[in-house]
This record gives sequence, C-alpha cells and structure tokens, in this order.
Amino acid sequence: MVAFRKMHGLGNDFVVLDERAAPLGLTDARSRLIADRHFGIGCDQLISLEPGGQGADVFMRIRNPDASEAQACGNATRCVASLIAAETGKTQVVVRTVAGDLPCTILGPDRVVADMGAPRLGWRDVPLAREADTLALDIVEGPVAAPAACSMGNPHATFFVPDVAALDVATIGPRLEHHAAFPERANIGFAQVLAPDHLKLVMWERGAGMTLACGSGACATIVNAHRRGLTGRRATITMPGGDLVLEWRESDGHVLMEGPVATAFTGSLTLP
Ligand SMILES: N[C@H](CCC[C@H](N)C(=O)O)C(=O)O
Repeated sequence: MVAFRKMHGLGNDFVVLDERAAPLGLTDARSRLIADRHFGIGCDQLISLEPGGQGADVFMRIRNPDASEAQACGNATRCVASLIAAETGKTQVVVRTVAGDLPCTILGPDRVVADMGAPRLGWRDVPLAREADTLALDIVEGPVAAPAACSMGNPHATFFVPDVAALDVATIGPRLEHHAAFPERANIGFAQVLAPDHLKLVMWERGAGMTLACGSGACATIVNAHRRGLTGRRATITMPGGDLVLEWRESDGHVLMEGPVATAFTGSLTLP
C-alpha cells in the first residue's frame, strides 16, 4: 500500500505521492490510472515529491492526467511548500522543479506566497513553432484571437475577451491547446479585465482540460495583461475556484503568487 495526500489550490486538485525514500515506479499507465476520476483517485495533476538536493527542500515532479510531464504548477507549488512546512516547521521553503527553484513563504497553515520566477517572453521560450511577436500571436479561433504568450516554465497563451462567461471553452480550449503554433501544446487562458487590478480568468489546461484554477496560468495572465497595458503589476485574479493575488515584481521581474492551500483527505492505494 502507498500513502497519498489529496490536496488542492482553489479546487485545482492533486494526488501527492512521496518518492523521497524510494521511487514508486510511476509508469505512464499507472499515472493515468491514479489521475482517472472514475477508475482511480482522480486529480488535475499527479504530484511526486523527490529529494530536493543541495539548496532545495524538495523536488516536485508534475504529471498531467494524460501522463505528460509539466514544468510548472503554481497551485501545487503552494501545496507542496505547505506540506514541507508542516513537516519541518519552516516558514521559508524552496520547491525545486525542472523549471527552477521556487522560494515559498508560509503565511499560515492554509496560505502561501510562491515566487514563481521570471516569465520567459521570447517566442523560442514559450515555445512557438516559428518566430512571432509574443505580445499578439496571429491566431484566430471562433470568437477569440491574437493571444499574448509567455512561459512560466510551461507554455501559456492568454486571450483577452469582453466576457469569459460567453465563451464555449470546452470547444475552443482543446483546439487551441493543440494549435500548430504550440509545438509543446499550451495552457490556454481566457481573461476578462474587470479593473486595472482585477481580472476574471477561465483556464483550459494542457493535458488536463478545464480546471477550477491554474496558478501558472494566473501568473501568465498578470504578465500578459501588464505587457498589453491592460492592468498594473498587481492584481487579484478571480477563477471559478476562487481568487489568487498576483504581482509581477518590478525589482527583479519575478511573479509572486499568493493563495490558499488545502488537504482534502489522505489515504493509501495499491499501485495498479
Ligand atoms: N497543465 C499544466 C500543468 C499544471 C498547471 C496548473 N495546475 C497550475 O496551477 O499552474 C501544464 O501542462 O503546463
């Protein structure tokens, strides 16, 4: 039997497995089964804890339900930092990912600020299939067009729209996720500016589909909104699961993401 912790950030939910003592043999098939909401536990991402190595408290590996590995997961970063803090009593935790080290500050048992690092704004960084101005891509899909793109370690495209509620995200989301412009696919954000410090966001996540919240998506949204001159550097981003507070910090270009964390339940499973 293998212990797991079911966590979430604003309903973006995770099965967290601990591989720090030894690997569990998470093949693609096993990962897909654990993440399956009918035949397994179910989650938006499968999160594995691995030894952090020098300078980090833990390494976090991120797998989407389709077993694709992701370079960033903002909501899980806060959850993992909170888990390590509960283990160690630390209020500063460094979560290492394939995209870099993410310093996190524990504000309380259910709230964390994660420094998600600096966005990458070049077309090769996103990545895109060919050279393009990442401020406005030449993409049209139904009622949406001309997204801004950036990477938070993982690829994001943000469409700015007058009314997110009017969109059929379940139809246009997958088409855009798999658009030829994105050789590694992309996470697709649909954002509505409510005020210079407040946006509404609905996400179609790469490899996961519609989620109640997306931390790296919220980071990409504040970056792309500010680049477009639509907001300041700080904003509350309201997603179906709730609010995150974002700041694209001027001093070092890092994106700070503050929000809640929660454990829904713990359990044990027999690895299929
Ligand atoms: N689907 C994403 C990973 C999870 C991102 C999201 N859950 C977050 O909180 O950032 C990707 O393939 O890049």
